[in-house]
Amino acid sequence: MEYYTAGESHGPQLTGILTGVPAGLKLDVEQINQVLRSRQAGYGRGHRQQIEHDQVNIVGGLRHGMTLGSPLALEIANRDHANWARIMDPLSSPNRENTRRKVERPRPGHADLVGGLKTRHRDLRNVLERSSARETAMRVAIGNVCTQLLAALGIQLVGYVQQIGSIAVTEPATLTVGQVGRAILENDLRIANQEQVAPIHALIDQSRQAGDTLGGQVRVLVENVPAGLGSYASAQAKLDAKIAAAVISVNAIKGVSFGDGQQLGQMAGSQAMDEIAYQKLRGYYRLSNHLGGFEGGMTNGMPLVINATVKPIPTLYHPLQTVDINTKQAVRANVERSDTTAVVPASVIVASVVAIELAKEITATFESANLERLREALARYRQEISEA
Ligand SMILES: Cc1cc2nc3c(=O)[nH]c(=O)nc-3n(C[C@H](O)[C@H](O)[C@H](O)COP(=O)(O)O)c2cc1C
Ligand SMILES: C=C(O[C@@H]1CC(C(=O)O)=C[C@@H](OP(=O)(O)O)[C@H]1O)C(=O)O
Repeated sequence: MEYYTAGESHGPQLTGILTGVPAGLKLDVEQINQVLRSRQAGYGRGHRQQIEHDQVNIVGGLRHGMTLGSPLALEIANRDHANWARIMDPLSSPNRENTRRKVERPRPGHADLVGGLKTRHRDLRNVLERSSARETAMRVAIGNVCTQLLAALGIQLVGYVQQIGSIAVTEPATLTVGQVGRAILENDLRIANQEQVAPIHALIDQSRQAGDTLGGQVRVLVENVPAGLGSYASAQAKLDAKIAAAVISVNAIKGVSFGDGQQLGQMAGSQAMDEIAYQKLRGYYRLSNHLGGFEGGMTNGMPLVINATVKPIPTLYHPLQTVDINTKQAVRANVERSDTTAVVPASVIVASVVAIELAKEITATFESANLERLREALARYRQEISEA
């Protein structure tokens, strides 16, 4: 399985190609659109999300709603392109508006400055259009195809928010995918504790009014993952490492950890390991899940617990100091219309890239040209390791 995305934030559309999806998966396109809506929603988003109504258009690899086993081709329109057509036309020559609206005051925290140095672009819009998190809409669509494949194999996952700015959400030590799924339906913060909605809204409002921004923490839970995905045998085959790379590739993600994460560094070994038990019906399992479902680069059969740190949005309405790339004078950074926080959409995006990595690993591990055959192979494997 492999995927690519293309498209600029204010260009005509985003385009995605996903190869390696088994033949015979009945795709629920409305579910893809629902997850696209979840990525757009979330308290703290800016005006752009009122313009966009993300909906996927599948133009290859699907017939009568069923995957063919051929590459899936996906499109999502950028409705905002209509407002940027003169600036972002893929073919016509630059016009007066392009000259007037060149980006030459790189924003700290963005790809603007270094992207321009690397590519020799003197209008930094040529960098920021692609480095924008707009691209993650397509990754979420591709991620939901993978989520539907995982669901067909009995594997469920959810992404949610655990912290925004200074407010950590108080929640039970262990939550299931089902419990989180129900809780996050009830608020626009994707948090599992409804009592903290009002204070977090107030914090976001305060930050927006101050021209500032917020980061936070998100978590992805995955259930019913078979033990033994990934490998201990070589660095490149370790599945926790592949997932960490995918999570870090999401815009604004600055940290990734598993299970109890950074706290593990302060715990005694006797508190941090997950003791092994066996029951005939259940097979091997653990008495706790401090390590978040990974040992030695492999899944161990416990739920996966993946944590990610989201940095605050870099564009500030009270802009930071930068340098004009022409005059080299100290100036205030360019201000692009912006979100106040992206922690809520980040929880959807991180879950999507985790789904992609798991689907890739499963299709690479088992015979996967056809969904039914993949299902049988996985069921045989689950049976074998439960009795071994
Ligand atoms: C869903 C989402 C929305 C974002 N919205 C904005 C935004 O409105 N303004 C902004 O400056 N950065 C925004 N970002 C963050 C930037 O895309 C990101 O910080 C930048 O591309 C640099 O990449 P890096 O933070 O991964 O180094 C957003 C990120 C995500 C995940
Ligand atoms: C477009 C999206 O997010 C954008 C991500 C983004 C950035 O710099 O990453 C900057 C903003 O772009 P704009 O200036 O067009 O409002 C966000 O709105 C999206 O998530 O769909």
